[in-house]
Amino acid sequence: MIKIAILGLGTVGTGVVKVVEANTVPIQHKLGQPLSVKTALVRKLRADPYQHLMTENFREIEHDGEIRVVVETIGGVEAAYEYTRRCLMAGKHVVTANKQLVAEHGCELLELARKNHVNYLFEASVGGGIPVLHPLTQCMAANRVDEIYGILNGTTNFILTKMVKEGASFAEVLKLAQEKGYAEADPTADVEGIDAGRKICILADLAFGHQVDPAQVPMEGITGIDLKDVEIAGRHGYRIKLLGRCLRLEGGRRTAYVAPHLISEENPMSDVNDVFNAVVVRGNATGEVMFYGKGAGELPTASACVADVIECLQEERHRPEIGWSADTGGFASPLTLKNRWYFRVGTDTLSEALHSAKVLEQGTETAFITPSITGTDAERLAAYLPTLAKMRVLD
Ligand SMILES: NC(=O)C1=CN([C@@H]2O[C@H](COP(=O)(O)OP(=O)(O)OC[C@H]3O[C@@H](n4cnc5c(N)ncnc54)[C@H](OP(=O)(O)O)[C@@H]3O)[C@@H](O)[C@H]2O)C=CC1
Ligand SMILES: N[C@@H](CC=O)C(=O)O
Ligand code: NA
Repeated sequence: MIKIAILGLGTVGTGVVKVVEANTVPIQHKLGQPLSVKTALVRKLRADPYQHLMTENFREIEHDGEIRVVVETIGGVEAAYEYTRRCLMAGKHVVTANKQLVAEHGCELLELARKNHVNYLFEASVGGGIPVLHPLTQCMAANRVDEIYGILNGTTNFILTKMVKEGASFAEVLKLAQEKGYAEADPTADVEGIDAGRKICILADLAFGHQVDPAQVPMEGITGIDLKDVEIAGRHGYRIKLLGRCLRLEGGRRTAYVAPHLISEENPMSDVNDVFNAVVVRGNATGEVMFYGKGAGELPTASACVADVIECLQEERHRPEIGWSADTGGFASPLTLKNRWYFRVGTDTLSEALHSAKVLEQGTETAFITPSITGTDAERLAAYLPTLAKMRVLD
C-alpha cells in the first residue's frame, strides 16, 4: 500500500480523497499497488466524512516515513511555501494545484526538488483538469513554442457566459461560481485577471524556459467589460473573452499579459463557455494545438493532482529536466505588440486622422476597430478620444 498526504482539505483537497477512493482499481493497475490517503492537514479539526484523516500538526506528515507524496492544496504563498519546502527537504514528492506559489516560486522549488531527488509537479495549476503542462513540456518538446493564448480562468468565463446568455447579474453568478467551488478564496484574483495572470506566467516559464515575474505582467479582468460592448461585438461577428497570452518576440525577448479580447466567431475559442477553459499553443512544427476542458472544480482539478501523484511514483528514478531558468532578462512590455483594437467612444463622429478605422456602429457613440497598431498607440488614442471601451481584437 502506497501512502500519501494532503495539505488543506478544501474543494481540491477533498476532491483528491474522492478520486483516490473512487478510482482504486485503475490507480492500482498503474502502480502495481493500492494507493491511499493516510493524513490530511487542516487548520482546525471538524466534523467531516474525512475527519479520520485529519491532523492539525504538520510535523506528523513531515516526519512520517511512510508518506511518499504530499499534495498541497492550501493555496496562497505563506504556509504553502514553507510546507512545500519542508516536504521536499524531507525527501517527499510534492504535487500542487497552487498557481500562485508555482508562478512566484516554481523555479526555486523545482531546484529544491532536484537537489533532494524528488519531483515537484503542478499540472492542476493551469487549466484545472485539462492536461496542458505535460503536453507542452513533453509532447511538444520538439517545437520552438512561439505563442500561447487561452481562456485560463473558469470563474470569469462562467460569469461572462451566464451574464451574456442568461442576462444574470455579476454578483449573483459570482456567488454561484463560489458555491460550485470554482472561485479562489479571494475571488478578486479571478475577476481582476490575477489568477489568469499567474497561469500565463507558468505557461510562459515552461514554454520559453525563463522566469516571468508576475509583477511585470499587465493583468486586466472582466470588471471593466460593459454589456453594451458585448452586444455591439455580437452584432459584428465577435465575442468577448478574457484571454491570457504570451509570445516570443524578435531578439529572444518575451512578453505576456491578460486582458479581455474581441474574438471572431469563426475562432473555436469564441465558443468556449461556462467553466470550460481552452489553451492554444503555437509551435513552429505543430502549428496551433488546442487543449479544451473544465478549468476549475473539485473533481477535474483533483484528477490532475492524482495523475501527478501517480507520475511521481512511477518515475521515482527518472526525473526529466523541465528547463526553467531563474533569469528574468528579455521580458518586454506587451504594449510593443501590434493588434487591431476595438474602441467605443462617446462622440458621433471620428476625426480625419481615424479615416482608416472600420466603423462598426455610429449614433451618439461610435464603435470602431483600428488597423493594426501597438498597445502604446492604442493608449495614446484612448487618451485623445472620449473613450468608453477599449479592447484588443484577437487576430
Ligand atoms: N477550486 C478550483 O477549482 C481550483 C483550485 N486550484 C487551486 O487549488 C488550491 C486550493 O483551492 P481550493 O481547494 O479551491 O481552496 P479552498 O479554500 O476550498 O481550500 C483550501 C483549504 O486549505 C485550508 N488551509 C488554509 N491554510 C491552511 C493551513 N495553514 N494549514 C492547513 N490547512 C489550511 C483551508 O482551511 P480553512 O477553510 O480553515 O481556511 C481550506 O480548507 C488553490 O491554490 C487554488 O488556486 C487550482 C485549480 C482549480
Ligand atoms: N479560480 C480558478 C480555479 C482554477 O484554477 C478558476 O476559476 O479558474
Ligand atoms: Na492542467
